Amino acid sequence: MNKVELPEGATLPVRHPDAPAPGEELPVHYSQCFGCGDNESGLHMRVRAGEGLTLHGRFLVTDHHQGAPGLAHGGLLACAFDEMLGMLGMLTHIPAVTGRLETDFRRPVPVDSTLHIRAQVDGVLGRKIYTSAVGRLNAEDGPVALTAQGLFIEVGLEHFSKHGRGLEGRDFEVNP
Ligand SMILES: CCCCC/C=C\C/C=C\C/C=C\C/C=C\CCCC(=O)SCCNC(=O)CCNC(=O)[C@H](O)C(C)(C)COP(=O)(O)OP(=O)(O)OC[C@H]1O[C@@H](n2cnc3c(N)ncnc32)[C@H](O)[C@@H]1OP(=O)(O)O
Repeated sequence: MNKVELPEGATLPVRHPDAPAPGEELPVHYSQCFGCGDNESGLHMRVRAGEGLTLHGRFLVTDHHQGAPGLAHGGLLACAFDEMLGMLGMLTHIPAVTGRLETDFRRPVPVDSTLHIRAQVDGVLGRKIYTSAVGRLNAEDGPVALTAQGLFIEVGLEHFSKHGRGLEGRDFEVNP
């Protein structure tokens, strides 16, 4: 369903010893994050660590998330995948940003459904981190609604201070 093509030489990164244990809920990496933070208009995603280099997340699709009447907006669903794939950095402790995100929409996602997303790191080659995810409707083993692949590029922490508002005064020790 979500066959990942990896370049020759890619290897699996190590799970960081301080990564959240399997089953543990991940902290909000930034309180204003649109994906996981308290941001009023955000997705309020809840994410827990899985085995190895996997994460399990979910969010409730509400009236605020519509594109067509009664259906989730595709770009918003892609955002949820970006969030999940980005949060994989909490397992590896490699600071990285999205370089490329490819999303396949396989089923409509109605308002009031809960989207369950399983994300994983597939491999690393140099600064490139290959990731993928699958989103299912209303249960962890529900029908597949979306699949995605993301290429994340490792950056130094100065990326965030140079281009953003820096990391000062932030609830980020594990989170850039
Ligand atoms: C105390 C310890 C703390 C450790 C913490 C660790 C981890 C943190 C954990 C958790 C994080 C938590 C949450 C994050 C969650 C969600 C947020 C969602 C993620 C985002 O929302 S994030 C925002 C959107 N994102 C951007 O805002 C990026 C804008 N962009 C750039 O900032 C530059 O574009 C950059 C930096 C990407 C690259 O720039 P650059 O100059 O550094 O490097 P360069 O261009 O040379 O690329 C190097 C190699 O990547 C290849 N490459 C690059 N881009 C590619 C593409 N699109 N397709 C195919 N290949 C690509 C090149 O081809 C080359 O490959 P090669 O080496 O083989 O030539």
